[in-house]
Formats: sequence, C-alpha cells, structure tokens
Amino acid sequence: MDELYVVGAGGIGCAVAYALIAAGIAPAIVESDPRKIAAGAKGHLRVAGSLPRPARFVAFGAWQPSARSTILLCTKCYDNAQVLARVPAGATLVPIQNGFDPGLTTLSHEFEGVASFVSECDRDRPWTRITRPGDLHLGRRQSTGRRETRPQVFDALRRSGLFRTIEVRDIEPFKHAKLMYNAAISPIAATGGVDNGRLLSDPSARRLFFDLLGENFRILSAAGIELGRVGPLRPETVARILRRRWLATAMGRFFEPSLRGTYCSMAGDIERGRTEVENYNGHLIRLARSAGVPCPLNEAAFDLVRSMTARGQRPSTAAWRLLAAA
Ligand SMILES: NC(=O)C1=CN([C@@H]2O[C@H](COP(=O)(O)OP(=O)(O)OC[C@H]3O[C@@H](n4cnc5c(N)ncnc54)[C@H](OP(=O)(O)O)[C@@H]3O)[C@@H](O)[C@H]2O)C=CC1
Ligand SMILES: CC(C)(CO)C(=O)C(=O)O
Repeated sequence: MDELYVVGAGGIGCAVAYALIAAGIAPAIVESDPRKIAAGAKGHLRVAGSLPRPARFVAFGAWQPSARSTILLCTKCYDNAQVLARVPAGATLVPIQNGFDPGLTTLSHEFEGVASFVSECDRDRPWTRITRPGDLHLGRRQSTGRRETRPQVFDALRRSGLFRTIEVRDIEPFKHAKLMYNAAISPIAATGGVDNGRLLSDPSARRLFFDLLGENFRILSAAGIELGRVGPLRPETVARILRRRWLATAMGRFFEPSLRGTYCSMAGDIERGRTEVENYNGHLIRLARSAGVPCPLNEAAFDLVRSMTARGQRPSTAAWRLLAAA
C-alpha cells in the first residue's frame, strides 16, 4: 500500500489507527498537539481494554503527503481547511467525520466514512476509550459520479475487530442519518455540560432532545434526503416513535443505560472556542431554508452554541432555557 496517514489522534483517529495496526497495516498518525506526539512515541497508542501498540507519529508541521497517499481525515471539521491546504491533487482523501463541511465538499472526494461508536481520547495523549460500541460505515459519495478504485485500506478496517466496519454503496444516506442524531445530541449535551445519558433521564433535556430529533427528521424528509440505518432503528421508525411520546419515553428508559457515561465530541469545545455546530445544525438550517420548512429549534441551538462559544461560557443546564423557549 502507498503511504497511509490517519490525521488527528483523537477519539476517532486513535481508534481507526489502532484498528489498522491490529489488522497488520501501520499508518503514520499525523497530529498537531506536541504532547500527544511525545506521549505516543513514549507510551504507544492505546485503546482501553486492548494491548498498547507502537505507532509512528508525525507532527502536522512536518507532514508532506504525496499524490499517492491515502489520508483518513479524523480531525474536527473546523480544522479541515489547514489540513486540506497540505493535501496534493491526486491523493485519496477519506474523511471520517460528523457533519458537512462545504469547503470539503467542493473537493469532490469520492469516499467517506462515518462512525457511530463513541470514543473519548485523553486531551494530552493518544489514549482513547470506546465508551459505546457502534459501527464504521464506509462508502462512495455517489453524487460525485466518479468511479475510482476503492481504497485498499477498507479491507484492513473490515478485518479489524475493534468496531464493526460496514461498506455501503452510497455513504450519504448514512451521513445524513447520523446527522439527525448528532445534531440533536451534541448541542444539548455540550451546552448543558451533561453526558449523553442525561438526554434520556432528565425530563427537560429529554423533551428538547425528542423535539430536536423530530425537527431534524422533518427537515431531512422535506429536503428529499434518503436516510440509512445507523444503530438499531431506521430513522423513519424513530420518527414514528417520537410521535407517541409515551412510547418514546418508555423506549428512552431502555436505551438510557447504553448512553450513560458517554460524552459527545462537542463536549469541551464551547470553552475552547470552536465547535462543529456550523457543520451540524448550520447544515440542517441551510437544508430547511432551501426546502421552505421552519427550523426554530435548530436556529435556537445554533445561536446558543455560537453565543456560548464566543463568550467561552461554561456549560450549564440553565442554558437550555433558551432552547425551551424556542
Ligand atoms: N469522538 C467520538 O466519539 C465521535 C466523533 N465523531 C466525529 O469524528 C470527527 C473527529 O472527532 P474526534 O475524534 O472526537 O476529535 P478529537 O477532538 O478527539 O481529535 C481531533 C484531533 O485532531 C487534532 N488536530 C487538529 N488539527 C490538526 C491538524 N491540522 N493535523 C493533525 N491533527 C490535528 C486535534 O488536536 P487539538 O486537540 O490540539 O486541536 C485532536 O488531537 C469529528 O467530526 C466528530 O464529530 C463521530 C462519531 C463519534
Ligand atoms: C455520540 C454522538 C452521536 C453525539 O453527538 C457523536 O457522534 C459525537 O459525539 O460526535
């Protein structure tokens, strides 16, 4: 295989790189945080519950990919621009990210992935914990109309047992289904400073969560977007359940233990001054406007995250009052 890079040694990048190493392929891990590079060189790459593995780390500043490289892009979307500025024409770029980045879409890269497991990385070292199992969906963006050879690295990911890898014909329905969920979970959990389980156990959070999920489904349907199945239920089934609140609440009790103690990847980003809200709720707002459907909760969530981020405000459940008003 030509040069293979995993860019971003965070929750997703560490899990993906670890899976590749376990499958016998050694990617170079590109990272911008010198603490993570130093800790990785000394203490290996770690996924809690599995053996530490030696890995090769490259500082982003020294990274020079060639046109023959395959690059698994595992940073947050807000860091895409600086990474893309280094990617030469001809390299195979496979983003594994939540949300939609207009800057990335114009590159018309053909392959993409989306993770539905939850992986929480230490801030200063490449040690992660998979706190909720799930899948990695990989596939083509059929909308590009291109037909390049599928990256060989997909086979290695499928061989690894760290998470289940599912290859699909068209990745976009899966990315949009994931957006329906993460654009509901992240703004509520991150502004409230709570774990994902609270969205099902706390009545005020649950009401907001169900309302936002419902609005997200209505926007995606009105925009005529096909949705895949991410997780145990099809999005259409989730929407039907949400229309019967007593049933949604009862099923929420069943799902809550699997979300308890899991974080959302937006957690901490508000205080650090940058979030992916533009790529989540911002994208849904743009779709809603072009489809002519109202999106009051997405607008409120977007404004809340943006204003808290601009002020570096500490998350608090009091912030939800603004969402409840919407
Ligand atoms: N974590 C999860 O459970 C899930 C995450 N996702 C999605 O996956 C994507 C990645 O998220 P996640 O893994 O959580 O992110 P993290 O914040 O955990 O990790 C991103 C890493 O990339 C580093 N980075 C930033 N800029 C660069 C650069 N130019 N070159 C190399 N490394 C860089 C960051 O360093 P620094 O911190 O110093 O900026 C950080 O170490 C996001 O789109 C997220 O929404 C999807 C499903 C679940
Ligand atoms: C866990 C979940 C669904 C929450 O938004 C996620 O994808 C993330 O944290 O990035």
